Amino acid sequence: MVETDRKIDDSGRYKPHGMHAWNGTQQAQNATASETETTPLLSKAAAANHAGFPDYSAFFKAVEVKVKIFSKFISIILAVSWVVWYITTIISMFRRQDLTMDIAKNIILDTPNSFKLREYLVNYTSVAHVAGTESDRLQAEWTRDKLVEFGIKDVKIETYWPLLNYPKSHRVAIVSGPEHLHYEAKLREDVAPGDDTSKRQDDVPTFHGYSKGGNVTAPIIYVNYGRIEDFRLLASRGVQMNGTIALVRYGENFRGLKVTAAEQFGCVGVLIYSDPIDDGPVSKPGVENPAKPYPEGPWRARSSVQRGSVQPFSLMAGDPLTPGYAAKENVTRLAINETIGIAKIPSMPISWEDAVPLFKALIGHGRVIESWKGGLDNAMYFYGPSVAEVNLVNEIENKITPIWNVIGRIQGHEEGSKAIVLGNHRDAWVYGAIDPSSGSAIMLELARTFGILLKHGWKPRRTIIFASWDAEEYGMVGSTEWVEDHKEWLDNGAICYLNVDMAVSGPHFAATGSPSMNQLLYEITKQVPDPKTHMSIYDTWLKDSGDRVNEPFVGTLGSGSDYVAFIDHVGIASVDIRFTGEFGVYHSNYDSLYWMDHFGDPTYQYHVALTQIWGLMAFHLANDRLLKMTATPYAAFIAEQFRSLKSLSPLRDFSNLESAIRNFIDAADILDAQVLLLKNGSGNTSIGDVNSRLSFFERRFIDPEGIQGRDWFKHVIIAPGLWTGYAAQTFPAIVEAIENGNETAIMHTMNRAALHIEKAAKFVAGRRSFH
Ligand SMILES: CC(=O)N[C@@H](CC(=O)O)C(=O)N[C@@H](CCC(=O)O)C(=O)O
Repeated sequence: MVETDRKIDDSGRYKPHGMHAWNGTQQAQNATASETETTPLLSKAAAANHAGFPDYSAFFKAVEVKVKIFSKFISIILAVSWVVWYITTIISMFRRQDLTMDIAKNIILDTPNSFKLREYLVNYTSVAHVAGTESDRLQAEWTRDKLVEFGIKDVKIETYWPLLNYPKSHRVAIVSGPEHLHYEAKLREDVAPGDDTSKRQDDVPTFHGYSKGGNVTAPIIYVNYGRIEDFRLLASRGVQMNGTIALVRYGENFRGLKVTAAEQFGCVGVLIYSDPIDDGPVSKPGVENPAKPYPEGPWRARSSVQRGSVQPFSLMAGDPLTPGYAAKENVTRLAINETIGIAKIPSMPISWEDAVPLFKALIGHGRVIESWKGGLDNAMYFYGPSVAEVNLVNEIENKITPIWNVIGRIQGHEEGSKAIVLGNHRDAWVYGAIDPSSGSAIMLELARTFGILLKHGWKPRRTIIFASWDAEEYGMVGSTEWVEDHKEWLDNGAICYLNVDMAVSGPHFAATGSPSMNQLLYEITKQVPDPKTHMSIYDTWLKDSGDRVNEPFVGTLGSGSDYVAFIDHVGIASVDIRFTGEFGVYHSNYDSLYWMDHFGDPTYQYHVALTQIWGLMAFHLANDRLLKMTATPYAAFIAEQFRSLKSLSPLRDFSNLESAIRNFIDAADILDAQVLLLKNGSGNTSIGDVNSRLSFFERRFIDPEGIQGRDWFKHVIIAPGLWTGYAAQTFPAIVEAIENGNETAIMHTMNRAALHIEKAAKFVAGRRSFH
């Protein structure tokens, strides 16, 4: 709690208000003394009168009164000056005050407030706010105004002009074959009793971001999750896929890659449905509660549809028409038919209710593959092709349109050119209570918390940037354009990027990130209590991570949120944190306040906990003289990933790469030992040098050549998997070269990786090497 009735002295200790009481008494005594000095003068006047001299008593009386008034006036002046001095001293003491760590941490732990967090969420979820729409712009302005209100002085809206698409009309219908199979899909989510916003069913019609517009009629085939291996399996069975519409289910990989795979196998359209076994009410082993569909439970209801982007996001990120540079208003752009950033065949997301008639039309055509069965009637899931034809209409409007990133900045005072960037996107597919407004609410509450620290005189050592990104849902557009725009100073100055997206969908803490941030994550989560278990977040997280680990599990960054440009394009150490849970309303109308109030976080205490964790991380990174980043976990990670790489091609000579990795491991050990010496007050390395080595070594993993065929991705250790998208691929360029069986490319990619790991090793060891 902030103690408002007490003040803090220069040493950081509290002092009661009355500490200057003695000075006040002294002033009062002085004032009384000056009054008594008038008495002898009066006595002289009286004596003169008795001796027959002219009566000067009136004169002396007048003098006496004047002197009294004058002395009163002086006393008042003195008293007022003393009060002014007292107040300004106290204020300047606050200003000069270096908040002690403990006080600052208590403020970060005590300030976040569940009512306020819900209040922000009410505002964000009150209206659909798809990127580039009027409501999105208004929410950008509201976010900016809140940051200013909370005391973040430097806040601006940075506008970019990417291509976005919006739905105009849609249709999915069985239009030929036996009459009884004919069906017109609903493509609309039912009103959920109790959930007010769900009444506005047509706010955002179902569609896919960056989908191809079109009108196609064709037989359908069922291709399981639509992974490349699913299509390959059907091809191996001789199924005719050319000219068909693929019916695939959500899950396992990024939806855009399902469309890319379908297109590669000759399909003319794709329907992606949510199977009830994947995020619907068909219970899976391991879930805590019997699965119930929304609004009785948290899982996907029969008419619920998952919108989302189908940009092939393992090939690029950001605006499809300005790859590699910022989409400013008047820049030169690619033509739509020149970009790899939008889908090449039309697609549409559908509910499982709308998928059932399509499966019925498949019954008896082709076979059923046991592992391809989902949670619908078991007699279904024939792969086809169907005799009946389906008409798929995806009429969209493509337009180059403004989007709005809100950027708030707290200037650092000692290393102001170094920055900690905190980001969360603001745009949502519909109301977006979880995705992303839980994160947006948390960002506001963190800004309020930091505002309070600033009012208490906090002067962070390094600069802190709050970023409310736009158009993440289309393809991390706002963050990518901003990184491309500010690449040079980010490259020189960004210490790290801390991302929050779907911040709260349940009680389980999860983190993905650069291994150099692991220790900080552990240290911080040990200080934050879990609202349910009352253990530390660290302890519950460790428990959730399984029996066979000594430390909680931190995943590897793949793709799907705004860290991508930071880590994959520039090599800025990044982290994504969240609380997850039973969640089946992703990208639907039902990702609403009602869902959050009833299932996600009814007490909003997990929102509080994430604000605390994010806040403490940012505070330490911005404030500590010696950064709490470590190189050895990164070395261990690379060594582990190298072992799996070798197992892909056991007979190959990896010695070049192996030697670079060994050097990196040795250098990391040296650096962490130097850090230890510094902490113990010994050693001859400077803190600045150590900080720079700890926070910038990941830049050395950036290969300007990039990965062949998707050269916007430049990190030699990680990238989004080419065919998974969400999940990371380690040593991506080498693995892809091995998969393609291209010997020259294998040698080349291994040499490039070795070169950059070697550079990183030298840098970590303190022997400078630049790009
Ligand atoms: C994996 C996942 O669910 N990602 C979320 C955001 C998150 O919190 O990670 C998501 O919805 N990401 C978008 C990104 C779209 C894009 O970049 O093209 C998605 O649709 O997956």
